[in-house]
Amino acid sequence: MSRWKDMNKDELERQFSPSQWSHRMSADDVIKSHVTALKEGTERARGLAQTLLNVPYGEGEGEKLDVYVPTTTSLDVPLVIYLHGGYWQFLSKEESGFMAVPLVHKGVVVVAVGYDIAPKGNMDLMVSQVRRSVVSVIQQYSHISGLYLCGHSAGAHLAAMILSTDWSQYSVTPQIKGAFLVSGIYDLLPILSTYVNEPLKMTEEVALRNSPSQLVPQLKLSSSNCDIVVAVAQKDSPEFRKQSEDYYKTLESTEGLKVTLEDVPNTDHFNIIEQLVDGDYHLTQLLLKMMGKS
Ligand SMILES: N[C@@H](CC(=O)c1ccccc1NC=O)C(=O)O
Repeated sequence: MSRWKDMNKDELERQFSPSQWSHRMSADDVIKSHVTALKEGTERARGLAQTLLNVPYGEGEGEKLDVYVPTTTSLDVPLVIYLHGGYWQFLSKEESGFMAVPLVHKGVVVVAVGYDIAPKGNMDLMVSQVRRSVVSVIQQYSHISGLYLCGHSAGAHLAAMILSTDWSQYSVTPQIKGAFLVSGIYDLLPILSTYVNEPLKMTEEVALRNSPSQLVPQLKLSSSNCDIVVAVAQKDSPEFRKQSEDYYKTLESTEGLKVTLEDVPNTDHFNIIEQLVDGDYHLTQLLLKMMGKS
C-alpha cells in the first residue's frame, strides 16, 4: 500500500517540495544557490570546452541542444546526454552544461538538451522532444563509442521515459549503454493533486502513460543491455526516496536488467547533482567508470 494516498494535500506538497528538505540551507536559499551553481558551472564549461550551442534537433523553437566537445585523438569517445530537472517547469539547457568540465577533460562529449517546459510544453510533448533529441544525436554522432544518459529530478524521469521508448516509430533504434537517474520521479500519480501539476495540467491518463513505473516491460524490451544507476540523495524527502527505491526494486526484479541503487550520503536534492562539476565527486567517478574513462 502506498503511503502517499493516505496523506493530506499539505503533507503531500511538503513531500514533493525538495527545497524544504535540505540540511544545508533554507528553502529559498537552496533554490537560489542551486540556480547559481548550475549557471556558474555552465559558464565555466562554455569557457573551457569547445562548444556547439543551439543545435536544432527538431523544428520547434525549444528543440535545441548544446554540445560540449573534448579535444582528443582517441577513437573511444563516449557521449552523455544530460536532461535537466526543475519539475518540468523551471531551468533550461542554458544552465545545464555544468557537468561538462570533468567529463570533457576525460574525452567524453556532453550534450545538454533543451525542451519546452510548462506551461508552453506539456508532458507528452516534453517526452516526445527528449526522445527525438536522442535520435538526432545518434544520427549526427554516429562515430561515438557509446551513448549514455544522465538526468536529474524531472530530467531523471525523462531519461527513464527514453529508456522505455518503443523505437519502432522512429528512424533509428538507439542503443543506450548506460543511464544515470539522479533523484528522479518515476510514478507521476502522487503529484497530480499537488502544486507541481498546476502548470502541467496532467490528467490521470497522461500521468499514467508517462510514468516509467508503468512502462518497465517496454524498458526491458528496449534497454536490456543498458547499465542503470538509480541514485538518490540521503536528504531527499521520504516520498522522493521511495520513488527511487520502488523503481529500483521493480527494475531489479525484472530479469535481464543491470541496475544498482546509489544512496548518496551527505547530499540533498540539489547538491547531489551540483557536485558533478567536481571530477573527484563519487557520482562523477561512477559515471566515468561506467563509460570506461576513469
Ligand atoms: N518547489 C520546488 C522547486 C524546485 O524543485 C526547483 C525550483 C527551481 C529550480 C529547480 C527546482 N528543482 C529541481 O531541480 C522545491 O520545493 O524545491
